[in-house]
Amino acid sequence: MRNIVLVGFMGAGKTTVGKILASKISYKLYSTDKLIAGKENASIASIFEQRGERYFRHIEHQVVKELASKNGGCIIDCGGGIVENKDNMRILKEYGAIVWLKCSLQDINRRIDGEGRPLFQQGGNAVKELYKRRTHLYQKWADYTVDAEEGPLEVAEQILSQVNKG
Ligand SMILES: Nc1ncnc2c1ncn2[C@@H]1O[C@H](COP(=O)(O)OP(=O)(O)OP(=O)(O)O)[C@@H](O)[C@H]1O
Ligand SMILES: O=C(O)C1=C[C@@H](O)[C@@H](O)[C@H](O)C1
Ligand SMILES: [Mg+2]
Repeated sequence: MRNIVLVGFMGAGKTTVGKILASKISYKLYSTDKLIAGKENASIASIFEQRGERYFRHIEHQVVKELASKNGGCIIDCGGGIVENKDNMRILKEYGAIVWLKCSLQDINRRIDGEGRPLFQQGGNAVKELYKRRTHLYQKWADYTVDAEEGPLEVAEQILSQVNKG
């Protein structure tokens, strides 16, 4: 009973689908963003604003290390930038199936406006560049890839069917 680790770009639906999965199967749900916010007693946006991205990544890595003790039976909803640190991915992959929720930037733009997501509010080509660079990383680490442009229920079904096939 490996963990199910959800990765993908901001707005791909990891948090939404994580909740659906948790209600479908008796796995415990952890969200790295929620754990970070709880640890710091602050919103993600204010951590970025007050302490900067470097500090945020440091806390994110602490949270991943703490999750290393969860060696099965959990759904882990990751922040979009979890792949920025390869040690995060090594830890998560040890006990988990990495599932990439793959979604076009066009769909993501339709879904979110960046509120509460500081890196999505950058101007110019920054988001496009980030998306391009991260796509390679998600692809590299994924054990399974699902089409996250379908509705959340369908995405959850795809994940269960792929993971159960092995
Ligand atoms: N499959 C889907 N189809 C349509 N809309 C969706 C889908 N999944 C999520 N959404 C909507 O897109 C928005 C972002 O979803 P969500 O917060 O789950 O993304 P996320 O991957 O967790 O993002 P982040 O990396 O920033 O935490 C929400 O408004 C949600 O309702
Ligand atoms: O893609 C990212 O780097 C981020 C995604 C969010 O889930 C949060 O973890 C934060 O806004 C950073
Ligand atoms: Mg999320």
